[in-house]
Amino acid sequence: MLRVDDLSAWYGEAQVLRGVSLTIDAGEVVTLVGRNGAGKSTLLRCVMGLHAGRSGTITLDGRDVDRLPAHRRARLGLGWVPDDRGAYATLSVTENLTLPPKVGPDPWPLERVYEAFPALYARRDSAATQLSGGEQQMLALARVLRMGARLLLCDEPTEGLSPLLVGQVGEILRQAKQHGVTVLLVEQNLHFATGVADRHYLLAEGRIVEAMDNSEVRSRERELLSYLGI
Ligand SMILES: Nc1ncnc2c1ncn2[C@@H]1O[C@H](COP(=O)(O)OP(=O)(O)OP(=O)(O)O)[C@@H](O)[C@H]1O
Repeated sequence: MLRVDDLSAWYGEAQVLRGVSLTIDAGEVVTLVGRNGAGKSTLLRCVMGLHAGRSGTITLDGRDVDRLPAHRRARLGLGWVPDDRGAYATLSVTENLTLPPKVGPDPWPLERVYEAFPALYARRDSAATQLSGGEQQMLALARVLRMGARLLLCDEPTEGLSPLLVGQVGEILRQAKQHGVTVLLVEQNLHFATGVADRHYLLAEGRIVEAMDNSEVRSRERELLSYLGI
């Protein structure tokens, strides 16, 4: 579904990605792990079309999307889940879900969103500001699905959340996967990552240094945690 070939990226003179190549099949959940500054967020931004200084190719379902701006990539099914959660603060949950335009190829009906996220249904008339951190994260994901994304790009969706809420975000991602949604997420929490994802890429200094499955991450958890400085 998504293919990244020989991707390099720069901030001014500083090169932050160095020839990254990876593929993700439809319906897979894949994480990017790596130390701070390894280039994970930059990689995600390049895929969405939010980073200008780069070279290499990015294809979605065989179509070269390199030259397309982010809003055109959204039409093809890429969905950016903002890490600031990005909700309209004064609007209700239902308004936050129904106001954004349906741009992607597979917009979820409101009923399916509420079926998948009963916690949001329970808070449907509350203003977004009244939601807990976990509920806001849920709303951010639900909005992108409602807008029609088929491939979610999530930058540390569990950052700053309590263990209980981390569990809820995991449940959401599993729900999304069950509905055939593909996910690429940046994640430092290895325990969480192995609970939701199929595979993992380890990034170091702008390069993919390892591709691992869940059993490998689990068996090397100590080593990886110490490498990540966690
Ligand atoms: N707007 C920017 N301008 C200049 N340099 C940047 C900018 N954003 C990131 N960088 C640098 O690019 C490198 C990669 O950053 P990136 O955010 O992609 O890493 P990361 O792996 O996602 O780490 P983190 O978890 O800290 O966000 C880092 O050295 C960072 O300091």
